[in-house]
Amino acid sequence: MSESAVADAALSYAGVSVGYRGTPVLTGVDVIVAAGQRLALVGPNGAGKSTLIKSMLGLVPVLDGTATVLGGAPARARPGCGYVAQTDSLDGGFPVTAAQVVMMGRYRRIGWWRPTRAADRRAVRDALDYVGLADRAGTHFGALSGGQRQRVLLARAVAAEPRLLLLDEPFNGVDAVSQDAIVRVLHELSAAGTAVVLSTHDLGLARDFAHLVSLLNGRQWALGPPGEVLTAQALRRAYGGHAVDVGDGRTVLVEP
Ligand SMILES: Nc1ncnc2c1ncn2[C@@H]1O[C@H](COP(=O)(O)OP(=O)(O)OP(=O)(O)O)[C@@H](O)[C@H]1O
Repeated sequence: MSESAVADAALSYAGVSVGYRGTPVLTGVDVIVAAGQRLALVGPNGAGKSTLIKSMLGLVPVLDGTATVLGGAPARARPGCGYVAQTDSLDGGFPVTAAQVVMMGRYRRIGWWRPTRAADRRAVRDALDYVGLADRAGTHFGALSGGQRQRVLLARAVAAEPRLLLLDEPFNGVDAVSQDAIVRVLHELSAAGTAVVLSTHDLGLARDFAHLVSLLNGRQWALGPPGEVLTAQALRRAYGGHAVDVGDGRTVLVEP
């Protein structure tokens, strides 16, 4: 890929290692995600998926290689990124409504000390509408179901109008209807130019969802279109002896 394509990419990693306290947990990550592309990160427990996503926000250091996010260093790209964490620190007992949670996504744009404007309130309404929860705007966040909360957190990320959306296992505890609703939103966002990076254990979902799949386990074992990466041979190498969710509610054990 040309230098200008790399500069224009939402995400460009070349020979990247990431880890904690100077010790890598994931090495050899090479990936370029263009605007509007959808990348799925797959691999067994402890493969390094969450760590890689956190590195894209500058929350975990890049120990080796070159990482460029939205044209600059990862930490500097944070205002242009939306992030839905695997376990959100937002306390369900904290007295906020769904709309107030989504408004949090706007504060990075407007500054938390400034009053919200009509455009912000409209963006919040639109984002809740987008995830099919317009009628729950005034509902206490803690009174929503797990799947509805997940959709509110997605709406919070959407309200920030990110150029790069990062989702760490967004379908945990989410029913099939909510999952379909989220997938539909992600397709619409990427069609409008947002780059999407998603980690998942569901290989069927990765196959159907992604333009590109990165197969991880301590290092990047493969990168490419789903049909090229999600092969029995590649999975056997990367997963050796682990249970693999192949989608459609089926889990298989990949022998070493
Ligand atoms: N804060 C931390 N400090 C030190 N090591 C960590 C920390 N967080 C994660 N690790 C280690 O990094 C490795 C990768 O963990 P990570 O959470 O990125 O994997 P994952 O692919 O997201 O796993 P899962 O599918 O179980 O969520 C694991 O060995 C884990 O123990």
